[in-house]
Amino acid sequence: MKQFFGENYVHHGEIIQLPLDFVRQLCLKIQPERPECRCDKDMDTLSGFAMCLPNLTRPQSYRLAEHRPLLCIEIKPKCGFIPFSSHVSQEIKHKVCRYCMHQHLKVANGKWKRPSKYCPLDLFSGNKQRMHFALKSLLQEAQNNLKIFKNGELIYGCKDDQDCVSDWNELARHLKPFFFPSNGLVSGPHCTRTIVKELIQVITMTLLSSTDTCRAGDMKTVPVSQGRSYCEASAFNKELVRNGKHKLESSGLPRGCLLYKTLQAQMLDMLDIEGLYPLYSRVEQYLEEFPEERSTLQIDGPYNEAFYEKLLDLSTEDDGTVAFALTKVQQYRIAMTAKDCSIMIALSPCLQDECSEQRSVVLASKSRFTFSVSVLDLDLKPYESIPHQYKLDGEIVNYYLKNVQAKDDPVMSNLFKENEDCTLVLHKV
Ligand SMILES: O=P(O)(O)O[C@@H]1[C@@H](OP(=O)(O)O)[C@H](OP(=O)(O)O)[C@H](O)[C@H](OP(=O)(O)O)[C@H]1OP(=O)(O)O
Ligand SMILES: Nc1ncnc2c1ncn2[C@@H]1O[C@H](COP(=O)(O)OP(=O)(O)OP(=O)(O)O)[C@@H](O)[C@H]1O
Repeated sequence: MKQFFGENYVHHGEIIQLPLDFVRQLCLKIQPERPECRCDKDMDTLSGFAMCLPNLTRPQSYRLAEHRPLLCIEIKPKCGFIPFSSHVSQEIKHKVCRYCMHQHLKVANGKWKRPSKYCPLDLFSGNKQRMHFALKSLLQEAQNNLKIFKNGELIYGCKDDQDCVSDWNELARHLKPFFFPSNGLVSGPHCTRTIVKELIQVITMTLLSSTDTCRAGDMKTVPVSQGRSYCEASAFNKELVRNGKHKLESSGLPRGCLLYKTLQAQMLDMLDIEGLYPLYSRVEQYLEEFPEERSTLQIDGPYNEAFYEKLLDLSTEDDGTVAFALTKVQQYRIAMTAKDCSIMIALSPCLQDECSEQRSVVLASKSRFTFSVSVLDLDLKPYESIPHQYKLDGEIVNYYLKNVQAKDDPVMSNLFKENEDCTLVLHKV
């Protein structure tokens, strides 16, 4: 993933060996703490190996004194583009992004109590106003897309699905020493809003900062202009339309920033799951006939140079071969991973004379921070999850069409009310 996201943003960690008894005890200790929905996953307690990662709630790449106050914002931005593939069968997928559609299904399933106004297309737009709106929406309804840590401890966000902390006054109390270190007591809604605004401003600047280059930067990239640059369901977009403005600005992202790289990796999903699924089936069919080929095809790795080389072919012309199908499947797995990763923005206050040239520094109104931006949770999504993706995509879209779009459209709404198994009637015109 370093090839796509860049050396500085990715921390691959180290494989370390642990005593089996320690791992067993650890597993027992954390199990009751895990949210119920994640209990279907087990920790590997038998291999005796673990992955040791740096603590990404601390700024990386230079040493900080131990006592330094630390602030970290974790964002899981999700998919930042609307599918542009001609394989998409439902027009709605070209208008409303997957995150916004999925919100309705998640609320209906009880995963979250309320829908969020966050839309990934606003965050990935590179337009400051849209980014501010997206970040404010994340702060209003964090779900599993936003967490804030102070000195490594979670102070804002969801500990589990039921327990979401979203008290802005409490957040402002935590943040005040970072943003207004020598400025009286914080109180009142005005102060809270000022501090939250400062936070949003700093997050925006760090997200747009370019601190790395990567190999895939030389690769012919997917044009960011493909597809629509805004989502019709975004609350920001709806507000503009209400005010009679129809042109949504998308300033574009600086090429070196992590959001740009994340979006590029996400856009390796060029065919959409609808175009990809038949190719997955082609690979499956081949493997049924030649199961011994699984390792040669590098389905489960190794994810080495040869694997990376095969990912560089961005053509979408299907020549009917297994090789073509496999390349698209592997590119899709990279894209899926990039659609589900998290960005860690670590900040630590610094004084003016401490800010040497090697350090990345971001300025707030009354303070300055050294910072680093990293990406987390980059283990490649499994080949086996593709059928699940296909099924889920259908469920998300169908739920949206039936329960959200149909309600906005009175004709459709009555049709659904009258008959659950809807029949399409074609009239001569
Ligand atoms: O499919 P999605 O978009 O719901 O993403 C899943 C995430 O749900 P989210 O939408 O972010 O609330 C889901 O997040 P939660 O565990 O619900 O916080 C996982 O990250 C899941 O990945 P994996 O199967 O555990 O490797 C994610 O599944 P993948 O699609 O990445 O496999
Ligand atoms: N290196 C790190 N530094 C700081 N925090 C981390 C680090 N790695 C993980 N975390 C925290 O732990 C959370 C879960 O990590 P991650 O998403 O990698 O786990 P996972 O593999 O999805 O877990 P699961 O076992 O539930 O599948 C992250 O969202 C982040 O808040």
